[in-house]
Amino acid sequence: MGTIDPVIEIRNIHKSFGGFVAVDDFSLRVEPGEIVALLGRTGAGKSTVLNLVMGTIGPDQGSIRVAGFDPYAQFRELKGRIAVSFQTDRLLPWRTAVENAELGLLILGVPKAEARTRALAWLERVNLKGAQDKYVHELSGGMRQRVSLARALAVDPAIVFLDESFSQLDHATAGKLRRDFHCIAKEFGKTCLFVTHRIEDAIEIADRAIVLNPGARIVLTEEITPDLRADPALVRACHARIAEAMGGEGEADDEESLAPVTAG
Ligand SMILES: Nc1ncnc2c1ncn2[C@@H]1O[C@H](COP(=O)(O)OP(=O)(O)OP(=O)(O)O)[C@@H](O)[C@H]1O
Repeated sequence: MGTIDPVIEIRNIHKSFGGFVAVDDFSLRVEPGEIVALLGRTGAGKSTVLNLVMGTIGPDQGSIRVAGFDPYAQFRELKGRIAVSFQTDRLLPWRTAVENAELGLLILGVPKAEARTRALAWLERVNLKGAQDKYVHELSGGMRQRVSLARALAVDPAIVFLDESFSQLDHATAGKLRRDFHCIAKEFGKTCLFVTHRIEDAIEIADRAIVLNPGARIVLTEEITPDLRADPALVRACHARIAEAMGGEGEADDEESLAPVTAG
């Protein structure tokens, strides 16, 4: 301990749009294999922080290191090291499930036969065995998001960013996918940073949940341990603390979503 560099290190970043301060002195370290959730009400600055860490925009002040690189200035160095999963699946409708899942590998120059083998293995890992030849319109929303995850994970990224990846799914589908994602991320030691407005996403997936107020100011940090996750009373208390820090947003809208997580 102490000798391992964090995978993501953000130091005192600021970002304004015109005169509007979206991120005001935000710092965060994410350790190898750690899963961190960023929560906050609409406009808190979650997506801006994620865009800064992904290198799609640069900070006005401060520094960001992702796997040792500046994600904005050294964007190309992160190719293949990071993967992103979005709110919508962003699959190509004219390709089958496996043709979508292998896309990232083909872009990285992996030979076709190897890409196919790896994509099929990942489809199986995300519980889509047998669906490999289906086109996007033949898949349910949950299945599409699984193909999207298989595509992201197939390139074997060290770091996975998720931007509201479970938000468009119904509670039962989202819950199953969250639990599967948590197990896969832990099994393969992925370092994850994700943005969500759903408290259940954070409690079921993350090791650490961070609540942001406008300006991306950190108002609450919750450590989420397997013991907490398995205890309904602790889950409810944690949920209540996060909801309060979010000013009442992000409340669960059914009992099922607060069920303890036993998988993994
Ligand atoms: N490109 C931009 N130009 C101007 N203002 C922006 C831009 N991007 C973000 N903002 C502003 O910065 C603030 C933070 O936005 P951001 O999208 O990061 O919040 P968020 O927490 O992700 O919100 P949401 O949950 O609604 O996605 C908002 O007030 C937003 O209007």
